[in-house]
Amino acid sequence: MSRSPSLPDRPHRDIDPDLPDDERLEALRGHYADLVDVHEQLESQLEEAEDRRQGLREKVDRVERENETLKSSSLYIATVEDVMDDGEVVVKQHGNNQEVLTEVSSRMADRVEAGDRVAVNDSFAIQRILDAETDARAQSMEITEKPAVGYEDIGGIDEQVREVREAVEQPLADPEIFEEVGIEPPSGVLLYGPPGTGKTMLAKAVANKTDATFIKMAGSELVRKFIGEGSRLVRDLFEMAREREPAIIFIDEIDAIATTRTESKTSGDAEVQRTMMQLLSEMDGFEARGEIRIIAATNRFDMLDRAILRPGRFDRLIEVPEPDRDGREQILEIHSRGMNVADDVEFAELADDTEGYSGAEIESLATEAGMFAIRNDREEVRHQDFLEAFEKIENDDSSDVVSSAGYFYQ
Ligand SMILES: Nc1ncnc2c1ncn2[C@@H]1O[C@H](COP(=O)(O)OP(=O)(O)OP(=O)(O)O)[C@@H](O)[C@H]1O
Repeated sequence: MSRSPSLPDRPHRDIDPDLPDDERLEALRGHYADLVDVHEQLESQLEEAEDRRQGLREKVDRVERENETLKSSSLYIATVEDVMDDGEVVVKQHGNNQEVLTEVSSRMADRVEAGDRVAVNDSFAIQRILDAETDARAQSMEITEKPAVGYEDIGGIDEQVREVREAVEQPLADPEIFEEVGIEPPSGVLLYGPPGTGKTMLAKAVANKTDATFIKMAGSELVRKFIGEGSRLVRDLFEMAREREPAIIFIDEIDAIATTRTESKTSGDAEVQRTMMQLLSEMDGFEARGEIRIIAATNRFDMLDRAILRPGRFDRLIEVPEPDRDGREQILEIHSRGMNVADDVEFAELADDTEGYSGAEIESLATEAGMFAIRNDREEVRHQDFLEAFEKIENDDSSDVVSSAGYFYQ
């Protein structure tokens, strides 16, 4: 950094007051000339300082812009395969599996290890080592130690609850019985049916009942959000379950990774295929009597690749249909349990009116009825509020209700 120039000395002259006038005038002129000289020096120093300030400002602006670009430019995800002695590493980019030999900055050199997941820039220089939080693994899974859903919160699908308890809960709670009888419990359970009918709730309720960790992964996210990461994330999913057993793995929208093979050979399809193959191989190498149970859900049963339904894979199929009249009444009661409901509310009548509604839609009906009570300045929810809520839902999105009622899942 350049140092500031030192200031010129302050001009000083002792002028004897007894000097004759002309000599005193001469001396004063000399002093004035010194002052003008110093003034000029100071002025040019000030000018230089201004120039330097301007130069620094421009530099700061440039660094700030570079910083912004660095922050906002996209980075690719790769895995460190090998760390050499000379400070070079081999990284393998996810997605295209391209292997590259790259250098590591001295700042990173002693922190990078083989197996680390890293973010690399366009020229493959390692920018960051990904920790658990930035890791796609953590982002793509929802992990709940004890989901707050019980069987008593699920209405209208008693038979499905019974089947799920038998296929998932019992092998976890009482594995010896399967050993004694000498049979293997079902490997995986597939819940299929229209959206919003309680499939996720069922999986959560089993986890709650068995004190198992609930680990959810959405098939659609695997292939859309974490492109190139699918098969690795599936491996991570099972590893995570093994670390936290007993555990329930819940794969929602499994159709996104297990669709019938198409003829097209785009790279996207190949990626989906790889993800599914990984899932199948994880399931094939799975200890059926272990402490991890797998539940998958889909509302596109028709699209599923039959390979996932083979014995040892998702070999127990449970259809979760839309609730019937009694089911709708039960679900209405469940979702009104915490509400201040007036005596005039006839759940049976509302159940008659809501044919084709899923559990999720019935839940919105109850919430909407509560909103009408609030709008009318009441703390109590009356039958009329439910009717108005019903009308609003029908008018707002009648198309949604119809489409979900007629959803193609068989
Ligand atoms: N049978 C039911 N009993 C009580 N509530 C239900 C039922 N089905 C759905 N609900 C309500 O709807 C919400 C959504 O349900 P859930 O997520 O279990 O549906 P899903 O079948 O998994 O849907 P999707 O296929 O869209 O994932 C639940 O949180 C719950 O409030």
